[in-house]
Amino acid sequence: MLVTNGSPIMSSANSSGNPWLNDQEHRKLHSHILTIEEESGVDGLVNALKELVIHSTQGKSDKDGKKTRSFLKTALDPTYSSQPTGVEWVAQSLVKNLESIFGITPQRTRAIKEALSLPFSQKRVLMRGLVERLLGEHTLVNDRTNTFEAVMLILGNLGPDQQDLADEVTQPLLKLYESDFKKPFINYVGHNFRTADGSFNSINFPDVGKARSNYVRSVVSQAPVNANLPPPHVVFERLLKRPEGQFTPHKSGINMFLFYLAIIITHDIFYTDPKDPKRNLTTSYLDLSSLYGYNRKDQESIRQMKNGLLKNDQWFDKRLVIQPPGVAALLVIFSRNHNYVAEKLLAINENGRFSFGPGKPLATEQDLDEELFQTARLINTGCFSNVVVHDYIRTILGTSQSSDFFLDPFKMPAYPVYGNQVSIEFNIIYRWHAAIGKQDEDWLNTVMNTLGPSLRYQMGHAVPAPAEVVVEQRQQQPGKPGDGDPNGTDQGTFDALLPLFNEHFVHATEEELEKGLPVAGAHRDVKTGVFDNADLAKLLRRGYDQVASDLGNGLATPAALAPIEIAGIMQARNLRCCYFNEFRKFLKLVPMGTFEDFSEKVEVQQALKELYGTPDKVELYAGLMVERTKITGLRLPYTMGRAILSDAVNLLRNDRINTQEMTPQNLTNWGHEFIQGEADQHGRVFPKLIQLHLVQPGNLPAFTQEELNNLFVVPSSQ
Ligand code: HEM
Ligand SMILES: [Ca+2]
Repeated sequence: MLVTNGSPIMSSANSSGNPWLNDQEHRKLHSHILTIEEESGVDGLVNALKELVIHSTQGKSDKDGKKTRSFLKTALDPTYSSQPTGVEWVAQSLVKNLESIFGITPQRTRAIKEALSLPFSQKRVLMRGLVERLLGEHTLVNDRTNTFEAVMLILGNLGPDQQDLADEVTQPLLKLYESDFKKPFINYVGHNFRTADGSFNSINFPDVGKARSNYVRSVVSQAPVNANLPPPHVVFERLLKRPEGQFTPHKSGINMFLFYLAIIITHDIFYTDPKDPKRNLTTSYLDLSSLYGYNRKDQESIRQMKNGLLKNDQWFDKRLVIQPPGVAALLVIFSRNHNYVAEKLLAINENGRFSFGPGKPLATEQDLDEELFQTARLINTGCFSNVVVHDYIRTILGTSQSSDFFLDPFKMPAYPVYGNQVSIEFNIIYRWHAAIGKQDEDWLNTVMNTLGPSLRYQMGHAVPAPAEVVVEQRQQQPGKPGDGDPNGTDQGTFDALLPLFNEHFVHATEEELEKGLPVAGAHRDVKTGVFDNADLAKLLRRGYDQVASDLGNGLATPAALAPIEIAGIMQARNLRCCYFNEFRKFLKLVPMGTFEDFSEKVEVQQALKELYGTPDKVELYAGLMVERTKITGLRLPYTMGRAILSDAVNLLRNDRINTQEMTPQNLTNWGHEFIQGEADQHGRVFPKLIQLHLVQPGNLPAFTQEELNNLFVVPSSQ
């Protein structure tokens, strides 16, 4: 409906984002035109036009710019074009000032002269065309005003001596039409779902971000080699190790629950191949890959292969079994969410799209399973990304989970041409072992002491020097593109550990183990394989109630992690990572000039001096861990805190599936609405997931509403 109250441009749908004005606003703006004319005459209008040009070209929109734009929008309205006010002034001003507005070229000067010699009615139409084009960059064009056609008519009737004017008006149009379609093309029909191994996220560069790819290098080291690097165990002892009996609680009261989520995120994007430290066995996208696995074979091992369902409370990655058990409990929420979503999709069966048989959209029951599985997976990863944006990043920044402000990586339209692949630097930046809370440190000590050498072997696997790395040539059997390694991910070392782990920490029966991976402190129903909800809630509460450690300044990493940290230091050296100051310069941060700049702990400053001699020789790994911390939010060491945000934003925005495929058509209306989160929770979906999937005895919620509002801060600090 384009005509309301005799005003053809207007629409009353302004509140829904339609940039055109409603009738009342329109009248207000018309009087605004008159005011501008009255107050500042032609000069005011010309200035307004100049502003418009500046705003259209620079994309700024301050208050004045908005006023100008609205005012010019009004100028486009033919309702007023019969009046000698407003439009007429604008027309004359625009044409007269083409020169100063658009800059001068000889052709343009001729064009302006030609324009000025046109009859006024034609000048006005041309003006409208120009204004529409300028506005069109930011607002929608109302094609029913027929401006375009009118301009074409005028141009068509111009004589050969007015060719400059015609060119001046039409050439930019060609550019406009051409740029309607962004190149390279990134969205091909039929690539709506994630592949099992993460490939084809970028169709043009299908291997980017695929499981089993090498890490990317962000910074090439150009500095002279430090030929006197200290032995890695000395680096750990002198700079990283938390002294026995010492614990500094996190100054913002951040709890371990936040770090359980961080561990799920790091396992999602980092899985260094124990046989080759250059290689990452997981996908570089935030796609819940520790839940779904890293290739088709992994994925099928945890699927029921019926109705899109996962095996109850199951996930793929066994690395999570030896983490604090709250981590697995958290991942189980997403496992449950997958099945909840798959069941919901089938029950709603929007437009019959999940029906199979003759004449139905799907041919067989297997097709139904696949379609439901992939759609549910898409929705589940959408929920995960909601949690990362609304709960996780907000905590990192220190903005409340219960506020409407959040750094939305999707606010600006993303155009992910290249996909994303994580870097070795990002891997190191994300080793937040210093944050481990007291209770989890105790747990870690017990696990290390009990599992002893076998675990130590697994954790601190010897990292071979680059020359020794044998690049494994797995046989690539023909499979579907995107299915990945046909042999599945080898987690044999964990299989070997599991019996001992179970015996000491879980005490699950054979029947329970047959149903799925063990979680210390939780038991599965032997018939259904479903964990006891109260057990899971208890494990999450252990994270919620447990304050994390301060993470900066060095000397904060639990001693039990020594073999893991030493392996990390060696990995960074062998992969030729840049020096710490080089990394800071890459991020446009001032390099550290003195050792006092690094850490506030005097003994760390002294140790740095003794181990490295000069700040420029400090290696990336050590430098990141010993730095002073930011003063709000997660209080990460400065460089880490800066880098983590670039990495997180890149991770989310360079994911085609996250940015282009999260549509109602792909997810169904219900699924699309689900991942938007709850309006009364400021768009968060996490509280709802906890409420839905962790119902406690007596139908009570696992966390109260108040707790849900601030999940990542220990209650005593709130
Ligand atoms: C009690 C808690 C934790 C335990 C027991 C633990 C254990 C481990 C182990 C065993 C490894 C070495 C894996 C291997 O060599 O294959 C590792 C690596 C790593 N950890 Fe932790 N971790 C804990 C907490 C965290 C936290 C809070 C973070 C950060 C959010 C984190 C980030 C990493 C990263 C990025 C790696 C390197 C992963 C790779 O390259 O494969 N960890 N951790
Ligand atoms: Ca992943």
